[in-house]
Amino acid sequence: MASSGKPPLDDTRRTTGSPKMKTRENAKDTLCRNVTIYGRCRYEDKGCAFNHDPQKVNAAYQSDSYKKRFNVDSPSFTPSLLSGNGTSAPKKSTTISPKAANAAPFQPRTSASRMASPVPAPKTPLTGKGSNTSTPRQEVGTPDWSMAEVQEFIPQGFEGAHMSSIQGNGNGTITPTSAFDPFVTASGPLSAGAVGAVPANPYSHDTAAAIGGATFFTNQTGFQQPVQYHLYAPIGPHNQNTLGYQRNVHDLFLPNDFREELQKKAAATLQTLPNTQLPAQVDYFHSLVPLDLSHQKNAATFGYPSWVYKAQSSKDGNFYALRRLEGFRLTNEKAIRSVQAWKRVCSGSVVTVHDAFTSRSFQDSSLIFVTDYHPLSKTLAEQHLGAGNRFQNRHNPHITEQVLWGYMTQIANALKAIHSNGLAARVLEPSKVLLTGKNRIRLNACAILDVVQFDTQRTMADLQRQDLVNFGQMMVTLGANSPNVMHNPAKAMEHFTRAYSPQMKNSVFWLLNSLQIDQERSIDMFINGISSQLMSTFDSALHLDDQLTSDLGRELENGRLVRLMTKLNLVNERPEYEHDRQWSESGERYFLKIFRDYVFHQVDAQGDPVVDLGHMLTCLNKLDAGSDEKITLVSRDEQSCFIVSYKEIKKALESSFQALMKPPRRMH
Ligand SMILES: Nc1ncnc2c1ncn2[C@@H]1O[C@H](COP(=O)(O)OP(=O)(O)OP(=O)(O)O)[C@@H](O)[C@H]1O
Repeated sequence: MASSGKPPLDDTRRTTGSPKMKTRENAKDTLCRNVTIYGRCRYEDKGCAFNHDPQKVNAAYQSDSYKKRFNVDSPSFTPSLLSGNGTSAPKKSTTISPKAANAAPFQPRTSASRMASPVPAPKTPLTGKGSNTSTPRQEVGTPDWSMAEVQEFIPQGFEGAHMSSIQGNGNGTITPTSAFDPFVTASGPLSAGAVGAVPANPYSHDTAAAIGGATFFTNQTGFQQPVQYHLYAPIGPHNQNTLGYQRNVHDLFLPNDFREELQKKAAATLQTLPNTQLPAQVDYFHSLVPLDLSHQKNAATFGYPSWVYKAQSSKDGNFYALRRLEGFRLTNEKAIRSVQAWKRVCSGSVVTVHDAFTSRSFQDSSLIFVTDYHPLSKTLAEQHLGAGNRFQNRHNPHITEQVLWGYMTQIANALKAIHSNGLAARVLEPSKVLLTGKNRIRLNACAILDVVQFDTQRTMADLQRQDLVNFGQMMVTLGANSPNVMHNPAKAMEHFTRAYSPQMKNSVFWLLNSLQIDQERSIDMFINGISSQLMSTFDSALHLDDQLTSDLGRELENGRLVRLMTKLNLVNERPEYEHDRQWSESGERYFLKIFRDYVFHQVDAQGDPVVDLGHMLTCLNKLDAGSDEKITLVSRDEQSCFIVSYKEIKKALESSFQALMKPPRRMH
């Protein structure tokens, strides 16, 4: 009962002691404490001995001491709708507006500056009713309680020039009122549309545009979160067979077949041939390696036997392909100058020509053409017609329509580049088209006939039309899988018509008829005619581009991990410092050493090595990021145990590396 918190109805109990101690007769003199304002006691029926006289109780409730108090039974307070003078008072909002709930935390202005402000207080309360403002009510005038909604709160310091002006400190200067926040740049005027110092998104491709150019450039000194270089985000195309959280090692490295291809190409590029009969030097080239697969002299294409070598330039150290035309004698200097025009041809479908010169290095008079070297490339004749193969008569696999369209569009691309440079390919045959990647071809041996048959009487327009015919014949040859098919054109076309779609057949027919005098034909017209196929080739190229970008993304951060591992290995175990005792038997370098074991020398319960690339990569990435995660490091003798964060290990690694960079005398 004592804890009921009800007011004593009779002060006499203080002098008479606890009501429980009273006799029943005495109790009658004391008003019951359980009597509520309604004059009822809960215990009256159960024999409560105290006085329940309604009149006395009522009188007690009317007393001043009671009026000042409330108890739990007091009816809830309902403000009167009538003001003291009997007029209707504006209704107060008892709930918080959602706008107010979302408002930024309010920072009160110093009352001093408010007091000193010569500017009259704004009519509208800045913080809305009910807000926790330090401004005395009287100062801002009578609040306009009739406002239905709370005014949207505008954080100080972001209100623009008008708001700044009302915060004069009395001596004419404007004082910043908001607390300093290192993440918010305060200097410089905000641009007109700025709603506040929105932190720049470091990942945005156009940070200036993201937050308003002027704002960004005036805030150059502001703090920006560094880009998290240690994070791997998978870039599509994605593996469909894994769930979102699943990763495998292949996600972090190049696909094996692609890696192998690149490595083989690198090895082929670096290949040398010791004890060769070839000249050690051909002009500014050395380290010649023959690329021909057969030793048979073949003068069919150029009128001279030709040989191809890989060689390294002593001018720039790069590798090139040298094509030698054996026994060629240059009679007209202008002929070799025609190669200059070929240097301007820049196309992904043409093997770039760099130079041409005559040479006597092979103990004869040779003409040498210098072109790009494409390691491990094959000619289309080798790939599809069995050229250079001991079993030339084996059955060559049929070239699918899709692949043939791919070849066609690439050669059209090459001819477009060549013809628009005022040149003609002149050599268009499967043995002079290089396959440098999967379905990726380039026209080879261009420029040669321009030198060798410099005196030709044919016009360039005629030569270009001849290119179209040669192009058509090459397609038929490839489609028939037979090098000599054009010896019987009718049979060849019959086969072609059976094997490929009408659109393909019509395109090839169109090319083959390019020399008809009554019809004007050009490579541009041909390209218009096959535009739908160009689109599908273009789309394939875009897909490949996406794939390569994705592959590149996987390799992107590997270099960073190599640098980190290099540092770790540089720091760990330096025998020159008293067999490492002076270097890392104590201090932070000691736990670096144990960390090395933690990452690379884990053993399982049986004491067998744990070879878990995922664990190693995770540890190294966390180390590089300086994560706050803690790990337990136990020394090999199990006598020492450290609980350290990656952050601390990173710091130790950095300072140890710096120590190593110092001259040993200054080492401690
Ligand atoms: N620029 C080059 N880069 C890399 N390899 C090349 C290059 N040019 C040619 N080759 C390779 O050299 C070899 C010989 O090429 P070539 O053009 O002489 O073909 P071929 O089949 O020997 O024709 P031909 O019988 O007319 O000599 C081919 O295997 C070809 O892949």
